[in-house]
Amino acid sequence: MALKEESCSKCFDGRQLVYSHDSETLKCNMRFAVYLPPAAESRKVPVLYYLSGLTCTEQNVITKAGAQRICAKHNIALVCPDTSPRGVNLEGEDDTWQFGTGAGYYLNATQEPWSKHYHMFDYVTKELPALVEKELPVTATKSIFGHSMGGHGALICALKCPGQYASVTAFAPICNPSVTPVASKALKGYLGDDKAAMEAYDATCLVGSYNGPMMDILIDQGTNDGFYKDKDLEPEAFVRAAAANPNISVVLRKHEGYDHGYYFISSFMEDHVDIHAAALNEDGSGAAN
Ligand SMILES: N[C@@H](CCC(=O)N[C@@H](CSC=O)C(=O)NCC(=O)O)C(=O)O
Repeated sequence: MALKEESCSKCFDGRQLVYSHDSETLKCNMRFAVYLPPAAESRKVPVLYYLSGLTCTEQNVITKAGAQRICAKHNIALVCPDTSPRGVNLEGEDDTWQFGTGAGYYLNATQEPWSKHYHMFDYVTKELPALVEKELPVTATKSIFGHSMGGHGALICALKCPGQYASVTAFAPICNPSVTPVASKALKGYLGDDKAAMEAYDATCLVGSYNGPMMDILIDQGTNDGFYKDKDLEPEAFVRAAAANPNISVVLRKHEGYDHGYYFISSFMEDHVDIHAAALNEDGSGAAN
């Protein structure tokens, strides 16, 4: 087996696992978490991918978000990758939490030295799903969501891979990273000072020209979120850009008083997983109840 089991804990009659593996795409050893619901003991179930935000590992969401109970209820698996290559020892990689380690932005870097390892887009859309589908009791039916940098990662994965995901939602996503303050610095570092290259990984720039299957996107945003107040997220820009595309519908919910953290995410996790379960179970392959 290409996967090494790092931990396994019984959880809501299913199993919360962490695996490590050698990634060909990233050229390093990576960890990811997977929650396997009770039904996965006897049949294949569909998969929901969760992409985390800046500074996270695979641990943040599995310990703080309360998603396992809801995935068990619907009998869907939850796969949670890490947020950047690990242990590759590039110069400057750990200088700031906004770039490098823990800040891979789910893109394929073109600039040296990042281009050798920082190919998180290919990792989360190709290598990891292929591995998970080969080694674990899951079907090829998948959906995706995430938070902040990872909420944006989910949006670009769905927009750039039409038809690959049954549904996409996001918590407080960084929506317009080619122009917003924190993210644009990172995108420049990975992609060079090249507007077109940055826009190719910017959900607000991509959403107008998406021409895949109809996508209904839920975005939840707290009004007391420091990143939102600092204009690092700009969900309204995404909503405006999406309005021109008949294949996209966006619901942006603003929640009074919620901040950017996992208390916010856990408060609305059930709404997101319910949406994904409905989309994933449409073909009956994961139907639990
Ligand atoms: N100032 C913090 C910033 C890190 C942070 O807030 N990270 C968020 C995601 S932000 C956008 O991608 C997060 O999810 N943190 C992990 C958590 O468990 O809350 C710092 O210096 O660390």
